[in-house]
Amino acid sequence: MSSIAFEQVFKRYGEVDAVKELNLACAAGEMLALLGPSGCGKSTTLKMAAGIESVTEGEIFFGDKPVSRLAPGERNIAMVFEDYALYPNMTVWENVGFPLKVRGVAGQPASERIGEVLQLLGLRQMADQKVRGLSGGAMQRVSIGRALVRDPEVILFDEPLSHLDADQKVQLRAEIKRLQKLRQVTSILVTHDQTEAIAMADRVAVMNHGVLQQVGAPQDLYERPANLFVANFIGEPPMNLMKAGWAGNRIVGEGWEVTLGTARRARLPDGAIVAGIRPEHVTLRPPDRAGDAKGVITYREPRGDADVFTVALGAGSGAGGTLVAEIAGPSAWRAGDRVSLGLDVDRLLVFDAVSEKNLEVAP
Ligand SMILES: Nc1ncnc2c1ncn2[C@@H]1O[C@H](COP(=O)(O)OP(=O)(O)OP(=O)(O)O)[C@@H](O)[C@H]1O
Repeated sequence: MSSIAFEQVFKRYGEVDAVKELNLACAAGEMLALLGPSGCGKSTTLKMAAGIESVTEGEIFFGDKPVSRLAPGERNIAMVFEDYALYPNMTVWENVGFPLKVRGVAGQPASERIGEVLQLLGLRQMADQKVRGLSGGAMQRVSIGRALVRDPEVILFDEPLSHLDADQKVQLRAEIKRLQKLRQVTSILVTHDQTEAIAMADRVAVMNHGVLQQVGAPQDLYERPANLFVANFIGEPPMNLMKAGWAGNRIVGEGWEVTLGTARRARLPDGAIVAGIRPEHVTLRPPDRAGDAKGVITYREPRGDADVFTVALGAGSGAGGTLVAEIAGPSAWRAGDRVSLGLDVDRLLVFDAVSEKNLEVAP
């Protein structure tokens, strides 16, 4: 299996910079997710790896080999598309075997290989069924089988689960991950769904406006987002992001403040900041207890295992902003309750208000 590397890659469509100065590597055997909102350049990046789109500038490597000028057929890749791209009138067996057929692999070697892949995907029983009429989940399994059948160097997944219902998504997510690990096939997954990226990928590359924002293990992105975009994009409910300033060792915002340890404060520059805190790192206490802020619950959203509260800061004076708190549920708090809020200062992130960078994450 080979690694994939994008080196100084640009893609322009006329005036539009779809991908800007991309430097990104996917290790051999790794699954890397490209995650970002619509229009961020993730599909264009995948298409350049596939050879469906040309590279405007820069180079893509599979292992040591530059591939930018190779046709898709010369790259030994397989693709799995969101709309499956199967032949509806052919059987499951014929669809999975199709890539072998076009390469002239026939007879027993082909049968053995197709049989093995069908077995791997739990498709043996359906081998003789026409693809038309299968469920979305089964169709996508067939297209994964078709991708695996000839042991490609790289599999590129383009939003593979977006047409499936919730149950099938969860099942197939686990299935793709199991097969990818079993086969150790280098894979890139394009998705706009963070749950999917986090569940399936070893590392996630977050893009916005054609620019790579951060790449790292899912936990890394969650705990140490490099900038405000990643902080806001990763996590549900989203991180609280609040404008603030310094007063000595204290960070002071609208209707809240926290005190940092001296050593940590000393490592941070002065200037306007944005503080970030995840809803699960905010606690609610009775209003007479000490806290980092006072407020009134304006909304309670029960989520089964947790309750999500929106709290207006400033105890109804209208002075503060709002904070979202996620409390293991079911909890006794209700809309209208006055509360004292605790912010876990060790989990609070500090971003530069101008550059929007996390001041404690190395660039
Ligand atoms: N063939 C094209 N011609 C002109 N502009 C294009 C073309 N393909 C993509 N773009 C533009 O390039 C930018 C990146 O598009 P891209 O499809 O890669 O984003 P994306 O993150 O995959 O979004 P989506 O999930 O909506 O497909 C967008 O501004 C898009 O409008």
